[in-house]
Amino acid sequence: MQDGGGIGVRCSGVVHLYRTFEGHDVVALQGVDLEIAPGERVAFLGPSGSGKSTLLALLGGIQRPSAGRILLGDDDISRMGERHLARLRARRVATMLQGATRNLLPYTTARRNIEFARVGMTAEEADRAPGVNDLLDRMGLTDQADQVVSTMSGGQRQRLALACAVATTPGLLLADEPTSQLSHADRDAVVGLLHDLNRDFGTTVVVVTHQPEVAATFPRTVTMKGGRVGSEGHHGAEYAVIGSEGVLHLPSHVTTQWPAGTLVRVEAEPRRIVITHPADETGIPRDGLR
Ligand SMILES: Nc1ncnc2c1ncn2[C@@H]1O[C@H](COP(=O)(O)OP(=O)(O)OP(=O)(O)O)[C@@H](O)[C@H]1O
Repeated sequence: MQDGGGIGVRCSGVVHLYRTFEGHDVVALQGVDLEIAPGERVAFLGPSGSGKSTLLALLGGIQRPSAGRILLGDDDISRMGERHLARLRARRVATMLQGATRNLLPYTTARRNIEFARVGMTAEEADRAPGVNDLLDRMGLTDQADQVVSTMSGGQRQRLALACAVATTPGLLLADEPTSQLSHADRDAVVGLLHDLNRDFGTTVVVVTHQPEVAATFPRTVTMKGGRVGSEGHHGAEYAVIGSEGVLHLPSHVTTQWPAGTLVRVEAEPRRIVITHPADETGIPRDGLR
């Protein structure tokens, strides 16, 4: 993988199972196919339990998929050795987990946390990256620079966690709910920094969010549904995604009108697929085949 610039992501047939204490398997992801171009900004949406956090953790190399492949650039992280993966996580891929404190050293200062995040950088990388004071300033934490993390507020910790994640100017930044439980001002500061990082360093940015106003600032949204990619939005327009075996998840406003089991006619034309309800043409009643 080349240093500098954004890292692209390619997932094919990604499946992930969790084994519970009782010995049952929970299927968190059941065949995710997804491509994210280098430098793209994407928000993952979807109901609770749909697999967003699991997918993010797999992209960050924090967990390994049970099956399928995940490529970051040209590197297959689903098969990568632990040492190589650890190096990637330290230098090129930053993951901000849900709950800011999990990303921070609580018994030392804000400044020390950012310095610690920069430890693995070469002198050349450190020159290119924003400095500690610059990061503190951008996150509105200059006055808290020498404050111990455990005494900081939730919003301050969240902003510091992001400053640490971006300190190495990663090629891929993955952030799970980076703006949850923040004031509007803190939320806007965090979202602004994510977009600035992309603009200034070409970083690919992927966030999980439940907040529509945060998702609206991202050019692309990917909505997870039952462990798969359900639908996508590009610049505000909604698209359905054809999954493996030709499965097509339709937007909820369509399924309200045409529920599961509805017979529809599908005609493939050169640049579009036309789906029509055949009731009027054939005389088949709308609910006759369910
Ligand atoms: N450690 C775990 N052990 C067992 N099951 C798990 C574990 N982590 C997640 N799951 C299950 O996997 C599925 C996907 O969970 P995941 O956290 O990825 O969803 P999510 O869309 O991020 O949800 P939320 O929006 O609530 O954070 C859920 O059914 C969840 O209960």
